[in-house]
Amino acid sequence: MVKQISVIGAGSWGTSLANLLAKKGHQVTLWAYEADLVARMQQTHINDLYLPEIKLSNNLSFTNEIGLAAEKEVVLFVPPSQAMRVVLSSCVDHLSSEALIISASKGIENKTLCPMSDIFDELLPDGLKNRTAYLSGPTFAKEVALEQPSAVVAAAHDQSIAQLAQIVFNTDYFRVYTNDDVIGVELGGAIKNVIALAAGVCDGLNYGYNTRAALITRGLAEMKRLGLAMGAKAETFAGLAGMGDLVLTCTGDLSRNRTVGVELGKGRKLNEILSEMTMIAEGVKTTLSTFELAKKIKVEVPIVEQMYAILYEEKDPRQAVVELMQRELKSEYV
Ligand SMILES: NC(=O)C1=CN([C@@H]2O[C@H](COP(=O)(O)OP(=O)(O)OC[C@H]3O[C@@H](n4cnc5c(N)ncnc54)[C@H](O)[C@@H]3O)[C@@H](O)[C@H]2O)C=CC1
Ligand SMILES: O=C(CO)COP(=O)(O)O
Repeated sequence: MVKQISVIGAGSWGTSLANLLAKKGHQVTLWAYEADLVARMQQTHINDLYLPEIKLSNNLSFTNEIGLAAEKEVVLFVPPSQAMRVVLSSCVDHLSSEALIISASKGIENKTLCPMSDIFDELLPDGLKNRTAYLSGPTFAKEVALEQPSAVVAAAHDQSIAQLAQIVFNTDYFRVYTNDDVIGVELGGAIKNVIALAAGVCDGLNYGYNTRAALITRGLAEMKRLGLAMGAKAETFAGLAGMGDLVLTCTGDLSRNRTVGVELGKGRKLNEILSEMTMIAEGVKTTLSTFELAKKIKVEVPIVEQMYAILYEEKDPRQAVVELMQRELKSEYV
């Protein structure tokens, strides 16, 4: 089943997924925000900004005309989450009423506290609202591009849509499970980036494996607590988009979020760290959204709160750890 597919967003993940789909035999067009990058990719078949190590499939074409790109059977959106609203808005009038619409971005919008699924619900015409799926899980773009065995979930309210996404993306090295918990999958993918920043902070402070394991486990408890309050299923947080992605991002050296945390833990300033990065660390802005969201719905998220204070109030990371350790004693399950 060959599909005409567009991938909107040529960062490392969009490029890696576009390459996977093209190698699978689909007809794939990759839209990049940067016009000069499109010109270079057309010549070299290398994304020198975001995935430089990988020679891309000859089956892949490139554009920076977003309207044309949106007119395909399958449209996969992978911009940074804070840009999703603008990017999707410029595509809406061009989408086919039969299209399969997928998001692979991980984040919560700052100004509205919306996960990506709420933005899609708000902006898509009625006929397309139920044709959306959300792809998430433990996947570093580079490892997928190198065909290392990986597993993800495709979440949708309508399971026939999740199954369609499963068929479109699944390969012998990229295993796709269906899932019906859209909000759980989205919150897992977004909030694990906040916890990965915190895990990096602990590593930057030279704390060891005990600290990391405690942070991951209590971070998962916060993700689940917030998720349950938002209507997610508990088991999603034990799955690929929950614990799976959390473990990957909190332990993997390829994580941009964890790397930012390490530098903060070493005492460097956020602005200085971000100014040296070409790529995005979604957790920085998702920390702000998660902090506000938790406050709004009155859910306790102590690690997120300390991460917020480190990022936005210049709190000393060592003091943040002290305060987490000295919180009121309680049962593990509360
Ligand atoms: N890189 C990875 O391993 C994975 C990334 N993701 C998610 O995919 C999404 C995209 O991240 P990456 O591909 O890693 O990006 P990246 O960090 O590799 O590249 C940055 C991207 O942002 C785009 N960009 C910058 N300003 C923009 C604007 N104003 N409007 C539209 N696009 C703009 C750039 O063109 C580029 O595509 C994020 O939500 C990320 O969390 C999810 C799974 C894996
Ligand atoms: O989402 C990811 C892996 O699943 C990528 O993590 P980073 O954005 O921290 O690199």
